[in-house]
Amino acid sequence: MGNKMPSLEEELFPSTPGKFKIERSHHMNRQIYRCFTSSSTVFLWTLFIIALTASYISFQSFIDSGSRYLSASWGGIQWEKQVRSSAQIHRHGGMSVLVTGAAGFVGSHVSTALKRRGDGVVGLDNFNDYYDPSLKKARKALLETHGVFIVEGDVNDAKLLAKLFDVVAFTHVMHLAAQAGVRYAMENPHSYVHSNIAGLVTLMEACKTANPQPAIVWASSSSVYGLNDKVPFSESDRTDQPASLYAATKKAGEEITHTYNHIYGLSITGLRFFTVYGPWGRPDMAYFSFTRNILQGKPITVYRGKNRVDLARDFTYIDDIVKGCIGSLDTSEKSTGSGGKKRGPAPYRIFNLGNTSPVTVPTLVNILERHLKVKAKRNVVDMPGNGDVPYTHANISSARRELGYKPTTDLQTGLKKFVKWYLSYYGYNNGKLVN
Ligand SMILES: O=C(O)[C@H]1O[C@H](OP(=O)(O)OP(=O)(O)OC[C@H]2O[C@@H](n3ccc(=O)[nH]c3=O)[C@H](O)[C@@H]2O)[C@H](O)[C@@H](O)[C@@H]1O
Repeated sequence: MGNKMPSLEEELFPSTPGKFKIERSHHMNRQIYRCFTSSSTVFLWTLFIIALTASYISFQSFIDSGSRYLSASWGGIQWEKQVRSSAQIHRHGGMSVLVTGAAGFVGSHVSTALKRRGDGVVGLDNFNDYYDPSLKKARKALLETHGVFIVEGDVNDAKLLAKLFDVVAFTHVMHLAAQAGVRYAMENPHSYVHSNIAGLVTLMEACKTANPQPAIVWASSSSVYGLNDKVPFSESDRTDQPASLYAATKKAGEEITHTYNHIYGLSITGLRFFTVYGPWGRPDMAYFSFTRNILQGKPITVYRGKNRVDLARDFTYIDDIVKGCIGSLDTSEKSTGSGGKKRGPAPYRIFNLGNTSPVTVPTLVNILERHLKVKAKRNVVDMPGNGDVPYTHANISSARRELGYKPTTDLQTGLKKFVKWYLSYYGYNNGKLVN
């Protein structure tokens, strides 16, 4: 009877203090030991899993960056040095400009002009093969002699854009990278969406996140006027009837940039270029391909509008366009946002950059024949329904007032300069190819 079974409470908390002490500490030690051994196991396992995950992640990023460095042509200390040196400003109050499409026609001319007056310029170009990439490489080589470095990459590459803004605090972005050409949109519609829509959004995202945010000047197009028949075209005219997918993507670009201006305070200037031509031009354009065909004795196709009316364009010389671009950069006020947040209203501007004197396509051919001293073999056909508009004519009073834009080169003079360049670049002499 004397051996009373200890209650659970007694077992855990025996009444004899000494016993309690001994028993308790012994018991507690066992408990703590058990507890320790089990929690240390968990702890060690946790550590082990964390270490395993961390090494997996770092291995993955090593593989990622490794393959990026292997496949892409950007990144690394030397590359960053080239970018920084190209972005260096060499005049008081100068700007540092990221020029997209820098190996393109307008991009190469604008980059050279900016660099010449002491601004910092970094180019970006994907060197796609829409037209002969060797011409783009030649423009790149020329830019290098002026100290402009062109990064080979796409505006759709968000990582590259983030890196560029990380390396340089660009004050301005001159966005000229695009899928150009009106009629090619029927052949390859998705390339227009890729460059002119997706690429534009990727660039806007990078610009709105950049700190400081740059001011943006970008290339829209006279084609946004589409079926508008009120001439000359003014910026306030309707632009909701595009005649080609190209025009539609440029118009979409105007709306997209408006959104970024409204939400994030990005300073935006959109330039509606009117059929730009000149030395180092685009081989897909009529004046260029006509010259090539005329010199090679091949026929040219001259489109004609409804009721046998000649098509006409407000052809604009490259040097005038460059002045308009630089005037836009110089007058663009700062973006107001930072860290992706708008701090106040920022300017949103749109300007026509044309020549204000339309010339018909047959007259363009006459001028080329005179400069080349070769007769063209003309094949006149009715304009196919491929996105062309019959006539363009710019009202440039806004650009004149706000940018000081004043075109000075007529088609005759401008084509003379183009032909001179063409003959020297392609090595023609008296109509014969010499190399
Ligand atoms: O002003 C613009 O915004 C646009 O100007 C040009 O587009 P486009 O005016 O069609 O220039 P070209 O392709 O050089 O054509 C000029 C004229 O020649 C005509 N043409 C073109 C090609 C041809 O083989 N035959 C021909 O008669 C066209 O119908 C057009 O009337 C550019 O190609 C576009 O990228 C630019 O956005």
